[in-house]
Amino acid sequence: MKTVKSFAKMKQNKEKIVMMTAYDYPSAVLCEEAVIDMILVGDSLGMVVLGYDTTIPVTVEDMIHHTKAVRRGAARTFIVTDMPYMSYHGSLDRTLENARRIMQESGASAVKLEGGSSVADTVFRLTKAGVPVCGHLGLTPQSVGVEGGYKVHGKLKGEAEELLADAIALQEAGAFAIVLECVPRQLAQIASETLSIPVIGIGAGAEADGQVLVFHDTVGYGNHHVPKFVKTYGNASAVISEALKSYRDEVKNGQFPGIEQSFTMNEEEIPSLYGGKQQ
Ligand SMILES: Nc1nc(=O)c2c([nH]1)NC[C@@H]1CN(c3ccc(C(=O)N[C@@H](CCC(=O)O)C(=O)O)cc3)CN21
Ligand SMILES: CC(C)C(=O)C(=O)O
Ligand SMILES: [Mg+2]
Repeated sequence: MKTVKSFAKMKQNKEKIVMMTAYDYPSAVLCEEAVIDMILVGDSLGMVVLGYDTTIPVTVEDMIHHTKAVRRGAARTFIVTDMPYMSYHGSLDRTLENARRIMQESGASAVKLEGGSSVADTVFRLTKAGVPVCGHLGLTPQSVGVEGGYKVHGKLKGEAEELLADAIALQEAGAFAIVLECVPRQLAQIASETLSIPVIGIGAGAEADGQVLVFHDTVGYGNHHVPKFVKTYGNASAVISEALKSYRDEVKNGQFPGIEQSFTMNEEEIPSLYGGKQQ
């Protein structure tokens, strides 16, 4: 199993880190088979699996439920689980308890939380308690209500400098990696060169130390809006849709089930037709 040390070494050796989200048993099995370096059980599951408009409604319970399934499917892969909306902003006790549950009950290897300097102290306390923490800067979807939408972050010098300061604060607080979402590629390059910990980009260009994408976006599954930074490598929806239509047609026209999908008993065991008294 890879560890936080493996990811630090990969950065040193300039080997790209491949992260992919997964939310259930079969997707986790496929990720492990594909030798994905690190699985993210993202709170994006609220959008792509549960059908919410944002990640705001996702709960700690949801994250644990899905991480358990992912862990069963990927026993040997490093799993990062998102701490959901407001689960790390109350008292330190409550934050630690939520992280404890995610680690102990679901088998996550680490947690991820959104924000910079404002959560640096939280990152420090979690790390000191023995919880590996991944940061998340740039577009932070849990702040969609405050921001008023999803947009590219750090396009102006002031914003870019603030983001770099936040990244350094997270690194100093003990984060083992940082996800950088929806920022200009030049800023991601500077962040990757400045930080000693890996920077994993999503919509952040090719210079980051690694990449992460949402499973459903990557394989083409679902009818949700796909952000501009996504490259879709398959058409899972079309494959599934074809299968469902064929199934429907074959039931309607009697082709399914065939003799191969049926069980047969010996002639002499077949009862005479029901209807009258059978004695
Ligand atoms: N399916 C899915 N993929 C994701 O990458 C993803 C989620 N869901 N949910 C959680 C967050 C939210 N993310 C998002 C959502 C929307 C945009 C978006 O609409 N971006 C605009 C660009 C905006 C601009 O140009 O300023 C786009 O057109 O892609 C970006 C990231 C990324 N994450
Ligand atoms: C988009 C990634 C980085 C994420 O946080 C998620 O999938 O929830
Ligand atoms: Mg997330």
